[in-house]
Amino acid sequence: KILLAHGAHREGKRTDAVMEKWRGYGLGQFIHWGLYAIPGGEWNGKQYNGAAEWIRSWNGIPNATYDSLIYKFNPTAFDATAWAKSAKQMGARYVTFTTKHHDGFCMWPSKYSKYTVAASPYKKDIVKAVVDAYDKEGIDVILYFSVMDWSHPDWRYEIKTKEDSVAFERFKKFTRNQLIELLTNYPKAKGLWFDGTWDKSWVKQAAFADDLETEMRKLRPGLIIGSRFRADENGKRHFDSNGVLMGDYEQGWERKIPNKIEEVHGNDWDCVMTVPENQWGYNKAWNGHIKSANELLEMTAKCVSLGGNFVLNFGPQGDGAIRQEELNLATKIGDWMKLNQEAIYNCGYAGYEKQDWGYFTKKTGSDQVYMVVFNVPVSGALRLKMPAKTKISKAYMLADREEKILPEEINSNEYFLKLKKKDHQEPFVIVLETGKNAENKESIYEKAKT
Ligand SMILES: COc1ccc([C@H]2[C@H](O)[C@H](O)[C@H](C)N2C)cc1
Repeated sequence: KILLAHGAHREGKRTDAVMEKWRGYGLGQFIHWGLYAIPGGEWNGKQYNGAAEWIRSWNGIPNATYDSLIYKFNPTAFDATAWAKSAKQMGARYVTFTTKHHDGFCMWPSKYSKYTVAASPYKKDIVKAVVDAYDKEGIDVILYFSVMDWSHPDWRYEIKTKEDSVAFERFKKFTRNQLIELLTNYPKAKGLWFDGTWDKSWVKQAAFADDLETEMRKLRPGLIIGSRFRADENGKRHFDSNGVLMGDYEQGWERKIPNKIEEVHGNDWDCVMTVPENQWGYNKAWNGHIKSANELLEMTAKCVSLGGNFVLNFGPQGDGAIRQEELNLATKIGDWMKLNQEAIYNCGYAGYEKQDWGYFTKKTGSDQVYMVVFNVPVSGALRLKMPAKTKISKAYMLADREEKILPEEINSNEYFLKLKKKDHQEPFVIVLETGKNAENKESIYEKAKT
């Protein structure tokens, strides 16, 4: 082990109640909303083919022109309660909301910046409205905060000169002030989701960021901060120089999902996912592949089956309304979750090998195992491989507990589950009540002699 002053301060999962709850969320919502929603990925009739929330970095719109969008920000259709109710019916149990993205525009009336909602025609505190509305729906709030701040005169990508260093010291004070302000203004927030922390300037601030993380955790006990906030003194991010995760959960799964349990290294994690291939802020033209509800449900089940959470991104329009395509997805996902949430909430890795029909999840603290089925074979019988010494005492459809399924043993620890209905149009869940096999039960199947 390398001796580190600013590496991970804890190894392994947090065991406190706040993190236990986080671990069981299963499904969350991300919301990217800010000035970038006004242009929506295009300007002067030209399309920006990057991510819409990055349009300020495009040479198709001068920075000053982008920054003057503040005078156009008056989202008359913004209704935080409507957003929260839509998230509730979808089955999201936490929401991550952009307080300040890379452009530096603050969705709260920060005392430390002129570039905030307070200086827009809208005037009101959007972060407060979101925190209060989601809290009222029983959905926990995580505040997204970009350290990188393109509109701040003291922001630097790297520190090259004395002047850079003096400016960046001011920037560090500004960043700390805003974070303490967020934690003080919105005490109901359960965590902070940091972004914009990959540039050399910030990566060099191991000691400052480490002290700031300690200060924030002291100010807000139980605060959840992921692996994206800070680097260790050797510039290592997410995992320190000893390969130990920094922060409370791994935040590297952005638009990607692990395929096997070894990839998550025994850590908590969540995957943040866009509906198009790579648009977080509102983009008028959703080009390329738009994920369907069933695709998103499969991603949710896959994340939970590997001990993580799935966080689906919404990009409200400049007027504050959520686009119909996203509302439709929320409704379809919610309809499925209402029937099958038992296999998602407070579930995790079952420890069984992955099989073709779909994903195993296991209720935390119990032997209850669920099969979240996406692929029914043409035979209509699911081939089920169980670990040795694990027997199935009961199997039934979650959506209709009366519909029992009798496993036909076809080999040692291998069964066919014959389904009554073969033409399922939706993913469905089979509940497996399992138990330990009687130790001395002789298997009736001859082990192959090879
Ligand atoms: C350079 O590649 C990036 C950089 C930042 C991002 C930002 C997106 O704007 C969005 O906020 C996402 C959560 N974040 C990682 C995405 C890809």
